[in-house]
Amino acid sequence: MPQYYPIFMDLKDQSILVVGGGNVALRKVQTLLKHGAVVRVVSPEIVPELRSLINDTTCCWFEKEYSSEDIGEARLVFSCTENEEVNRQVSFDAKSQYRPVNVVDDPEKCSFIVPSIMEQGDLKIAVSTGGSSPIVARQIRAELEKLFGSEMKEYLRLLKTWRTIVKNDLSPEKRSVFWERITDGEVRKLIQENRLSEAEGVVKQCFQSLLA
Ligand SMILES: C[C@@]1(CC(=O)O)c2cc3[nH]c(cc4nc(cc5[nH]c(cc(n2)[C@H]1CCC(=O)O)[C@@](C)(CC(=O)O)[C@@H]5CCC(=O)O)C(CC(=O)O)=C4CCC(=O)O)c(CCC(=O)O)c3CC(=O)O
Ligand SMILES: NC(=O)C1=CN([C@@H]2O[C@H](COP(=O)(O)OP(=O)(O)OC[C@H]3O[C@@H](n4cnc5c(N)ncnc54)[C@H](O)[C@@H]3O)[C@@H](O)[C@H]2O)C=CC1
Repeated sequence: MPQYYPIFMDLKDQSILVVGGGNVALRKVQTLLKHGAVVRVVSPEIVPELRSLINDTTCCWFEKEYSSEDIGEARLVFSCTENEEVNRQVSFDAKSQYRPVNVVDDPEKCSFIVPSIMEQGDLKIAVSTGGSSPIVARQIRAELEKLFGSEMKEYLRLLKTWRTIVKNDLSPEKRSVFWERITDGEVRKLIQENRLSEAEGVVKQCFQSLLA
């Protein structure tokens, strides 16, 4: 089995091809649109929920069977049909043009696989079982959702606002003392309890004590 290398990729305005229009294609398209991609769906038929995502700018539908020219400019290719022959052809065409390809019926035909994703503000956790059990990937995602709640959004927002200040005003040694202190649990817990100004106070006080 391949040792898949995980990366977080910027898909904003990138052209992506999705072949097939069933529920699996729908799931892939939903995630792609959420990440700013421009999606072309090629399929003779599509399910109603996918049809409702079709528009003139970010998601268009070509009502036809797949042919090799459909690869076009696509940066990533997804083959989501139930037809093994078609999936094999899409995989072959994409790989011959050095485009990363995901094929839903068989990890062997993939150059990448899609993880289960949880997010909370800037926190994004992608879970993979390397294709061994997608359902376990989904279950682990659900466990992570319990572990990291909505406080993470505010917590990371607060830490982000301090990054430039700390980089400019504290020496590298003091910086690491600062980050260790404000990520030791207290600030996150205060935010969890909706005590945001107290959380900000702890950060400010820690910063000022290190300035001296
Ligand atoms: C290899 C991979 C390729 C890829 O799609 O990238 C792949 C392949 C296959 N999935 C199959 C089945 C199911 N897939 C899901 C769900 C998800 N599958 C996803 C990813 C992946 N699925 C990649 C590996 C991920 C990894 O494990 O690292 C998720 C994470 C992401 C997403 O798709 O968006 C998403 C969960 C999202 C979430 O909820 O968080 C469910 C459960 C459900 O629907 O609830 C079932 C039914 C139960 C079951 O069979 O386990 C089958 C058998 C088909 C058959 O038997 O006919 C194959 C083909 C095969 O394994 O040969
Ligand atoms: N990777 C994953 O997460 C999962 C993968 N699967 C696999 O994915 C396959 C697809 O699942 P569903 O979406 O539920 O199937 P589905 O049968 O609902 O959809 C298949 C789609 O492919 C289209 N299609 C068929 N021939 C085509 C062609 N020549 N060119 C373009 N489009 C074509 C059909 O019009 C249809 O829209 C299943 O056969 C199964 O093996 C199933 C569950 C999860």
